[in-house]
Amino acid sequence: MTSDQYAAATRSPTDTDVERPADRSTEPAAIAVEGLTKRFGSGDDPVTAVDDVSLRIDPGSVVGLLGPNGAGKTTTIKSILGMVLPDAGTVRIQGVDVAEAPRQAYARVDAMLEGARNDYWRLTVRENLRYFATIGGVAPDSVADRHDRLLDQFGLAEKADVPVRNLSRGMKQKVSLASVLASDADVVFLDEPTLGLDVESSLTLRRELRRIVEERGLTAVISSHDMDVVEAVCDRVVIMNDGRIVADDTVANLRQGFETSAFRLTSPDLDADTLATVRDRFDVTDATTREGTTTLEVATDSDGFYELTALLRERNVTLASVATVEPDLEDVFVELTGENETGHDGGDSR
Ligand SMILES: Nc1ncnc2c1ncn2[C@@H]1O[C@H](COP(=O)(O)OP(=O)(O)OP(=O)(O)O)[C@@H](O)[C@H]1O
Repeated sequence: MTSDQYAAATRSPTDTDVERPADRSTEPAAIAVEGLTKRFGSGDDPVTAVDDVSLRIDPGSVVGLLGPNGAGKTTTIKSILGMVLPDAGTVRIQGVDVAEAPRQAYARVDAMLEGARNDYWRLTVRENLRYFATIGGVAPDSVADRHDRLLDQFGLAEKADVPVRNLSRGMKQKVSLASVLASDADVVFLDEPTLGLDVESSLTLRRELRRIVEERGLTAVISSHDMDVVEAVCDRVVIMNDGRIVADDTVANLRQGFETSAFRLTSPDLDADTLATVRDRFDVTDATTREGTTTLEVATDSDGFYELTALLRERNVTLASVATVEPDLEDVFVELTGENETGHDGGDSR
């Protein structure tokens, strides 16, 4: 399915208010972007990093921003945050135009870009957390409990009095995350928050983020190449490619927009000759035999599936189980952007 077909088959990118609680319908959008465009360079080879992007994010929602390298995610986020000056378009945060009243617009916004933020390496972990609370306009003592809780959750309690420069990169990142999550911000941007995090910390991040969203109605935009995190925490996913939005919907709707086109069969007696015939006639995406059971994954439509089962019946192959393979977010992403999500090389932000 192409992105155009997808767009036709599902909702339009701006039609995002469905399923929102009624009491929120009159609130201004947490983030409203209209016609955002940003070009880099000039002359023969300008790059349109963001191409007429419009987006409305409701308060209390967690939105995943996905796209292959160079899709325009970071430029979109930096334009929303006022770190990049767009060539066209408007950005409003909680109803306030960032070009007209930047201080007011960004007063309740916090961000962690490129997997970390500029912690002060000579200060201890706790001093950093207190420092960022202060510059965020919060009395540090009033959020000390949050800091303790987050340090504990991220396994950093023992490091609270250690200078940040003596921590590993992953630990530094956890300090950055703790300081964003402990802030009183209404809107947070997390760019590659799980980059370099161990599995347990990644799970902690998911749990803490969902808890804060439920308790405080936080709005979060998460740019990530980590599909599992996006699937786990995001209500909605925006996929960008070549500076444009190619899909904007819930994970469930995105999956539904892509018909199942693969089947998984298991058999205790699939012989090599039949397997070779199946491989000749069908698109076998996986075939593994373990402890006498062969698992076969075949990409085909339902007609192809009936042909396949007829062939197996002819050859007296027993089928132990048959299941459809549901597309996951990764499949949707690959279909829309033509790219595989690989790891992000990221690099240290310093
Ligand atoms: N400061 C800059 N000067 C020139 N071109 C830039 C600049 N920043 C970004 N670009 C270009 O704009 C396009 C979008 O880049 P951007 O960093 O927004 O993509 P991205 O989706 O965040 O990618 P990644 O997943 O690799 O972080 C790319 O072609 C990039 O090379």
